[in-house]
Order: sequence, then structure tokens, then C-alpha cells
Amino acid sequence: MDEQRPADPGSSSAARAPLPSRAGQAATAQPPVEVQRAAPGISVRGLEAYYGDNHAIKDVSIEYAANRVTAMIGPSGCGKSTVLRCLNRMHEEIPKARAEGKVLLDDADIYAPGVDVVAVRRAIGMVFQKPNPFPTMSIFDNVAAGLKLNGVKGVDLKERVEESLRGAGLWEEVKDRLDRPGIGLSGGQQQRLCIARTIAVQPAVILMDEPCSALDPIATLKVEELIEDLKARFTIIIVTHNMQQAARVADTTAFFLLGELIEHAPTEKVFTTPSDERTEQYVTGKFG
Ligand SMILES: Nc1ncnc2c1ncn2[C@@H]1O[C@H](COP(=O)(O)OP(=O)(O)OP(=O)(O)O)[C@@H](O)[C@H]1O
Repeated sequence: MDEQRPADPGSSSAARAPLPSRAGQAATAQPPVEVQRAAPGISVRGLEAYYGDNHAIKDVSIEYAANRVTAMIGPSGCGKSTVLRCLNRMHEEIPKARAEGKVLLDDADIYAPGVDVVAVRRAIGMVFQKPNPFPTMSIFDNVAAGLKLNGVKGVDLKERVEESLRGAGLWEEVKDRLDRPGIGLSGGQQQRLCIARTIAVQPAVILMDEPCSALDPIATLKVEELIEDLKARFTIIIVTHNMQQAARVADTTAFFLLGELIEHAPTEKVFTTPSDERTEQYVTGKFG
């Protein structure tokens, strides 16, 4: 990592505050978020990740600020998805894959011995590239399944499903056909259904791995608007290949190259006056 780069935005106490100050973010024009529910940030220290002998992630330290959207960008194979999967311990599900280092969620290391991995994934939910509703289930059951799979008990299912579909901006479109199959929805609606399934569990953080790459421009816009709304209640970390998308949705952007974090700064700075030459070459399309 470049020692000369500016301090990570959202670092230390800023990541914990309900309304994190945006130190060094004067260049960003975005208004402050009206936080409806304070979510913790994630602090990564010295993360190393391997696939067998392949040392894919090298000494990554980064602060993902609370109630903010952080985008991770970089050329194919630079390690964005691997870092993302390390943030909720999905990486270790891949045979021969392992990770070292600390990932702190509100000061608790999710890699500490004895940590309940199911609880980690409940707190840090994930939305995937391709919408993946359960094919045999209704719209209602798809959302309720998120709760059942995560062992959430004692909630009013109907209430939580409605609240989650509203939160995902889908309620008005599906309220009269909750018993119809989830896969009968359009691609964009399916992705919002998957987001509803994720938020039904009330995680603190939502990880998104290229959530719009299978969607058309209109569906993409809806999901991007949704991401903007969701940060009032969740901390959002998104991997995207699309630099315009990062510029539209992210408060801060992290640029990765060959498994290393090169630069993490307010999005506008990354795209206009990056500190590292490699970032500049990437964002101006000179490689990648
Ligand atoms: N399941 C896997 N098994 C072995 N190696 C993997 C696996 N997934 C990723 N890798 C390797 O880890 C490195 C980082 O890959 P990763 O998928 O995290 O990059 P990425 O930036 O998300 O790429 P892309 O933008 O193409 O999705 C690459 O060298 C890749 O080949």
C-alpha cells in the first residue's frame, strides 16, 4: 500500500459514530446521510488471503465507514471479490482457501477463535452478482427464507416480510402477488427480492458483489437508488467493475491492484485527483 496516500476515510472513531465525520472529504458534494439506524463499520487490519499456494490478498488494511457506501474497484483478478468474501468469512468455504489478519465489526474480530460463523453471516449479509431467488419458492417465502436460514425466531413473519420488501423498494410491485414464484419477477425485481431477503435478517452490513452486472440500465438505476436509501440503515460495501456506478453510489472508493490496496479515498478524489499514479492510470482507462 502506498504510504503517501491520505488517511483512510472513516478511520478510527469516525467509523463508529452514528454520523461519521467525513475527515478529508471536503471534495465530496454528497449531503450528510440521515441515519435511521446506526450500523457499525468494519475495520480490516493486515488481511492476507490464500487459495492454496496462491497468495491472492496481501496485507490489506482498510476502514469501511459506518452508514456509508464503499466501492471496491480494480482490474479483473485484483482481489476485490476475495476481500469481500473475507468480510463475512465466506472465503474459507472455498476448498484450500484461508485468510489471516483481523476483521473487526464494532471492535469484535470475526476471525477470533470460537466466533459463531452463522452469527457473523447474519450480521454481515451478502448480495450476489446474479439474482438467486429460491426457484421453487413464492415471493413471500423467498424473503421469509432469509429468516429461517439464519435461525431468526420470534418475529412476526408477515410484518418482517412486508417491511423488508418495502425496504428493498419492491413492496408496491409485488404486494398483490406474494404467493407467486419469485423467479416470475424481472431480473431487477429478482435482485431487489434478494436484497429484501438479505435485509429481512436485519444485518449491520451488506456486502454486494457486482449486484447490477446482470441487470439492464433501468433496473440498475433502481438498485443504485436503493443502495443510496439503504445506507441510512446499513453499512454497504460494493464490488463493481463499473466506474460510473462507483462514482454514482459510493462515498469512498478503494482501488485494488494485484491483491494490494493501492488507494482508498473519497470517491470524487479517487476519480479526479488520485494520490497514486496507478489509480490515475486505471480510472482514466489506461489499463484494466
Ligand atoms: N475459487 C478460486 N480458486 C482459486 N483461485 C481463485 C479463486 N477465486 C479467485 N481466485 C484467484 O484469486 C485472485 C483474486 O481473484 P478475485 O476473484 O478476488 O478478483 P476480482 O478482482 O474480484 O476479479 P473479477 O473482477 O474478475 O471478479 C485471482 O488471482 C484469482 O485467480
